[in-house]
Amino acid sequence: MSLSDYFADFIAADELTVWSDAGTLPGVSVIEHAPGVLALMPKAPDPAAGATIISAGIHGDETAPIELFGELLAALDAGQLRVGAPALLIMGNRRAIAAGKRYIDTNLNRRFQRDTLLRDDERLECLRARELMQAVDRFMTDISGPVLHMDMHTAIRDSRYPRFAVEPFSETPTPDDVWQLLAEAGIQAGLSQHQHSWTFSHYTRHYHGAMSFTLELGRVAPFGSNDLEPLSPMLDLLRARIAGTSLKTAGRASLVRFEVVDEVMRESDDFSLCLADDIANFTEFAPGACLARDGIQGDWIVREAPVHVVFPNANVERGARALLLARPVPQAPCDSR
Ligand SMILES: O=C(O)CCC(=O)N[C@@H](CCC(=O)O)C(=O)O
Ligand SMILES: [Zn+2]
Repeated sequence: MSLSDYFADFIAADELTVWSDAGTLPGVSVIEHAPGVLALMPKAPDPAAGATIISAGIHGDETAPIELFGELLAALDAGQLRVGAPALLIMGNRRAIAAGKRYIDTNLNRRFQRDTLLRDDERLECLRARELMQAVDRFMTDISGPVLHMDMHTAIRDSRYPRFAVEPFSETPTPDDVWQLLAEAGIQAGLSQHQHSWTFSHYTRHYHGAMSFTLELGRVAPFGSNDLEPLSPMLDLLRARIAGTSLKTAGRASLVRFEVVDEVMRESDDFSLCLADDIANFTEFAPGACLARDGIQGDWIVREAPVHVVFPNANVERGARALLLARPVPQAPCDSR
């Protein structure tokens, strides 16, 4: 079975009982760590090449990353891409992908907390998060050296920076050369989280010390409507990581750095944003501007200094994040043109 067929069947199947064959590649051990999670372990890896975790479809309606993932599978199947370093390929939420929805029961990208492995929440995304955490844990026991995790998403709204990376909260900052690598892959901004957030990228960073990012690669669109051209440098990076080679670029790209300074949670059913529906991510708001109204917390007003809003979304579950507030990082290392 080809890798492309394996993942296509994984998304489309009614029941997940049919796989004994997780695909084959010459010179590579293909290990199924969970349904829809394949480790590609080269039999003769380049010792200098780092391992990579590539995930897509954590949100089912974010299709451009799933199409990029498909490009990788097609290149691997056709023998156009050689596996030179360990790679873990993860297709996130198959039920949500098949339904064309962000999630079915609850937001999968808020469920990556190791404590929940011990709980018996049977909601579909809770089960899947447990499966994915255990699959990652198994992959990490087989490898050594630094790991890069790219969890690929697309944003609900337009963005002043259409392609940006969210850096999960960590005591250990991302090295400059990793930001530079992302910039070379077409990422235009980096947004550093200010606290733990239980996303997938946070899981691999927090528990495994990986260099992990949620990558926002444009805007949500149906399958077939994505313009993959601006993502071609990102595809080059994904291919280079799997091949265990360096990304060939001019080395002159840069990105703008922001840090999260606060977040607005939706605490009540009586919650609304004061922002227009077409406000783009990273739009700046001056002191005095109203950002949100919540029946329990009251009005959210910008205080002393302007803030940039990211991921505004009033339609989140109660107790979930509805908006991030960010400010530019002064003298960002990758912004030294
Ligand atoms: O556009 C939006 O409002 C959401 C897009 C998205 O799914 N973003 C991720 C970011 C995760 C992170 O903070 O690292 C999410 O909300 O899960
Ligand atoms: Zn997403």
